[in-house]
Amino acid sequence: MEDEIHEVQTLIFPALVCLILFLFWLCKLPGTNKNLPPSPPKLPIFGNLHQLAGSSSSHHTLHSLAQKHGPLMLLHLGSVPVLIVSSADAAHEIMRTHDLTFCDRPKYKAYNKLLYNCKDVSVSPYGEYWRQLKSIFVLHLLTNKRVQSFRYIREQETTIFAKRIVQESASSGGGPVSLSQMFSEFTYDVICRSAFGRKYSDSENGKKFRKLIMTEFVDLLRTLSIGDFVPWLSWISRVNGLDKRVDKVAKGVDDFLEGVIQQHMETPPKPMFDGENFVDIMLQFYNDHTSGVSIDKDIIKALILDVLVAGTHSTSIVLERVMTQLLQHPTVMKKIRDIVKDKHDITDDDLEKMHYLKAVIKETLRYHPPNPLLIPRVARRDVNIKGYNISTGTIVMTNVFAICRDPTSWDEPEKFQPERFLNSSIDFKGLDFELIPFGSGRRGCPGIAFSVTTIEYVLAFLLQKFNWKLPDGTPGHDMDMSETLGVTLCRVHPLLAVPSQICTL
Ligand code: HEM
Repeated sequence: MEDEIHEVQTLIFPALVCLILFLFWLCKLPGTNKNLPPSPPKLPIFGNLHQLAGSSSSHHTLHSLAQKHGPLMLLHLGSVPVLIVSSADAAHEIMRTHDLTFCDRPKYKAYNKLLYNCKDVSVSPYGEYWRQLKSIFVLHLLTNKRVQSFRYIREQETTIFAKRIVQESASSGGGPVSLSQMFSEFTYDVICRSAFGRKYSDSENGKKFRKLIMTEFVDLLRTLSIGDFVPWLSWISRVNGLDKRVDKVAKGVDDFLEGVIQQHMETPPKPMFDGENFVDIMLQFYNDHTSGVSIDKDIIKALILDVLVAGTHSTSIVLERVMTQLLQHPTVMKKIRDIVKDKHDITDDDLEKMHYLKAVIKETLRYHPPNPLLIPRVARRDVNIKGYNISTGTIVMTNVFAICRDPTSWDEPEKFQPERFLNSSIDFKGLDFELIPFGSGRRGCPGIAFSVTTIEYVLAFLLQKFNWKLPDGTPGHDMDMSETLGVTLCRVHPLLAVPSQICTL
């Protein structure tokens, strides 16, 4: 008997030592001994994918989760750690204090096909290539001086837009017009003329292309492919047809862009306003190998896509959202109309003084940020944020929607109140982290001046020339506000409104 006890003891002892060593080794495994941000429960293999994938309101889901787990919350999309940032203070840490650490973008498989191996500005990796491209982009298209030089285009296109409103309303016997559709066409035309020196909406091909970009292309950019997060399941995108859709859309886009470039190569560049247009300038870099900037055709195409996708879609969504708010708040609409009604021509100086219009636009960007999760970033190195260890490769999503509804930053955040901005210095240019619809820091949006100038002008014009109401006197609170999240957030049902012309165009 004693022998048996002794035998058991000799077995238990090494087993215990092994167990202790194993636990010790486990603690040493990367990630297990770290002070990580709080996380909600996750599923095996998929992690928290179900909380983000395919949902049109992931920003709402993430907002609720953050209320439980805090402004820095760690999710797992499959095996990839994703940090969700939900307060102004935490966003400041990421995009100001540690901007250099978080200035990369995630690389998703679909981007390689849709965005020419990430050769564009918005998703290319941080580094010399991105720096060079972004400065060319800004210098030749988006500086304040360039934006001012496009004034003539904004004015012409706004008048054409207003004439279309009159025609379409007349053809339906004074009925409603689809503002969503018209805003999208208007911004497409303004951007194409400013960047490419011509409109593409006049041809059937150009119309098809706009539709392809605004719907399918944008939709694919936001579709999470499971293989990006659980690599051994990447075959699913082949089976469910996602890969085929990406190939088809990428080909459709490339065919059109090849035509655009050919057209520019065959037609001698026409100087416009105070210089050539953006595509012609890109072609000069392409042809001139001594300039020190090496630009190939794919880069030009990728940049055109940045202009169209980043520029057109977001700008038209903001216009749609402002008009939605004005139709829901007729007293706010009247206040703007009282300001614009006596102006003869609306000049840049007039716009500069229209503080209430600016407040309405800011409040709309706060209330409905068009990119509620911004564009994701990636940590380039291990870093400690507010006591939490964040490892290299962690994706960062900033929930601007949650930040803009945070009661510690905003009084009555659920109310649409433009007046809150009248005596406030808070702006959306990336310095006030409670309002960052355009992001901030190195990867912040370079198109703020371009889009805001366009938005201000067209709104002032449309409110000067027309009275607007909802179809059949629908009260504002009955409007269908369902939204769908692409790269930006847009309405599921187009915005319809009835115009009545109040002065000549
Ligand atoms: C209301 C209109 C717009 C909104 C709400 C918007 C919003 C944004 C946001 C949230 C980002 C990501 C910022 C970050 O990561 O910190 C971004 C990036 C970008 N936007 Fe905009 N944008 C708008 C208009 C434009 C326009 C008109 C253009 C150009 C014609 C443009 C070009 C870009 C580019 C190229 C980037 C990528 C910058 C980089 O990664 O370095 N955007 N935009």
